[in-house]
Amino acid sequence: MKSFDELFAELGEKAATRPEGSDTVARLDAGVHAIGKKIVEEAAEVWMAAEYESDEACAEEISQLLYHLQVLMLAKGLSLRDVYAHL
Ligand SMILES: N=c1c2ncn([C@@H]3O[C@H](COP(=O)(O)OP(=O)(O)OP(=O)(O)O)[C@@H](O)[C@H]3O)c2ncn1[C@@H]1O[C@H](COP(=O)(O)O)[C@@H](O)[C@H]1O
Repeated sequence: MKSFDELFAELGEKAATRPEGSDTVARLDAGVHAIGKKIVEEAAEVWMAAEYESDEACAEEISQLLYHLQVLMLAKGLSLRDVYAHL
């Protein structure tokens, strides 16, 4: 298990070191447009899971949405601080 901040640190490291086989690197290379589409897709999956699936399935979809949001943050050069400033 990892926290939101720990995942963001891990993804930042992947973006910097670009290890082979990293899904994150491939998504970053695909660009903001592709990442944005994935976020919309994952958001819809969260919604559907919340209405029609188990709490566990919903939690998993939420985790995937958070992951893709973090990928977008990295693609845009946004830090956790940039986002937390608005919470
Ligand atoms: N937490 C995640 C994570 N959540 C979601 N995803 C990606 O999002 C996908 C989920 O979307 P879908 O359910 O739509 O699956 P899909 O249809 O196969 O998605 P596509 O590949 O077609 O876009 C997963 O298959 C992963 O590709 C994640 N990919 C990676 N991580 C974590 O990120 C870290 C770095 O991963 P790598 O960059 O792959 O090393 C590791 O700790 C991973 O556990």
